[in-house]
Amino acid sequence: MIQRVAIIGLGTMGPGMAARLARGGIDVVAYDIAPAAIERARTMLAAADGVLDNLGIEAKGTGGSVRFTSELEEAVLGADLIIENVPENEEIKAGVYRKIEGMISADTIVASDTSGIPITRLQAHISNPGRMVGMHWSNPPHIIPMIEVIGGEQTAPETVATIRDFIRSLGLLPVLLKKDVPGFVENRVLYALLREVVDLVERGVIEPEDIDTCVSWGIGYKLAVIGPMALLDMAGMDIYHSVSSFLNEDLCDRKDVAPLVTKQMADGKLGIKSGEGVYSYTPEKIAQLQPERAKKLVAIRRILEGRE
Ligand SMILES: NC(=O)C1=CN([C@@H]2O[C@H](COP(=O)(O)OP(=O)(O)OC[C@H]3O[C@@H](n4cnc5c(N)ncnc54)[C@H](O)[C@@H]3O)[C@@H](O)[C@H]2O)C=CC1
Ligand SMILES: Cc1ncc(C(=O)O)c(C(=O)O)c1O
Repeated sequence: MIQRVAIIGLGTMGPGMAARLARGGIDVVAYDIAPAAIERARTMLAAADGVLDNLGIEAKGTGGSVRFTSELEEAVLGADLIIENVPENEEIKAGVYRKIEGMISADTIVASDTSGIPITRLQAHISNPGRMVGMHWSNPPHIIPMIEVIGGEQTAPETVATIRDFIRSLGLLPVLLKKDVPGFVENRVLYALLREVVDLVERGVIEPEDIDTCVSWGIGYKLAVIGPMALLDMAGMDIYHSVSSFLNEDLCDRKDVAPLVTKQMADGKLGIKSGEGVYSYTPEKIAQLQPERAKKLVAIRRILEGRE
C-alpha cells in the first residue's frame, strides 16, 4: 500500500501534485534543490488547496499532509513511492536516480513525471529497473484528473498495476499505455496539434488570437465531451476518408523545431514565466489569469462529471 510519497522537484508541477495527493490521504514529503523553489511551492500549494476546495474534493480519511524539506535523504527515507519531477533533461533526471539509489530500499517505486522521455531510457540509470514507471500528470496537476501510466521494457507488471490502482484509489483516471513510445500518447496528440498551429501562424494563414478562438470554441470544446475516436464515428468514416485523402499530404510534417519557436527562445520570450511569449503578460495580468483559468476549468470539470 502506498501511504508516503516523496516528490522531488517543486516547479510548475510539484506543488499541485502534492496538494492533490494530500487530499487523497497521502503523506507527502516535498523536496527541491533550490530553496527559492521551496518557498514558491508553499504559496502554490495553498492556491492549489483552494482550487481543490472549489472542486469539492474532500480529504480522504483523516486527511494527508505535506511537509517541505531541503534534504533529499529526509524526503525519500521511508517513502513507498518517489515521484521525480525535475526538468525534462535525461542527465538531470539520471543524476537524481543515482543520488537516491543508496537512500531507498530496492522495492521502493520510482515514478517519473517526464513529459515523454521513454521510460526504457530512464530506467537504464537505476538499479532494479523493474520498479521504475512513468506517471505522467497533466498541467495543472491538481485539476486535470487523467494520468498516463507507462511501463518501460524492464518495468515489472506489478509496478504498473500498483501505480494504476494507486491513481484509482485517489479518485483519478489512470490511462495505461501498452507501449513505451516517445511523448507517450497525450503529448504525441498535443504536439501534432501544436506543430500544425505554429505552422499556420508562421505561414500567415491566421493570427494567434484567431486560432485560439478556432481551436478552443471548435474542436477543444467538443473534444472535452466527445473523444477523438468517438468523433470519427460522429463525423462518419466516409467523411474522414474523403478529407484525409487530400488533406493529410498538406499537413505540416516538419521534423525540426519551427523557426517561430526557435526565435522566441533566442529572444528570451518563454511565455508567462518571462512576461512575454506569443502574448504579453504584466504581473497584474498573470495574477488575474491564473485564478480565472482555474475557476473555468473547475466549472467545466464539475459539469463533465455531472455534478452541476
Ligand atoms: N510544465 C508542464 O506543463 C508539465 C511538465 N511535466 C514534466 O514534469 C517535469 C517537471 O516539469 P516542471 O515542473 O514544468 O519543471 P520546472 O522547471 O518548473 O521545475 C523543476 C524543478 O526541479 C528543481 N530541480 C532541478 N534539479 C533538481 C535536482 N537535481 N533535485 C531536485 N530538484 C531539482 C528545480 O529547482 C525546479 O524547481 C518535467 O519532466 C516535465 O517535462 C509533465 C507534465 C506537464
Ligand atoms: C506544451 C506542453 N508540453 C508538455 C505538457 C505535458 O503534459 O508534459 C503539457 C501539459 O499541459 O501538461 C503542455 O502544455
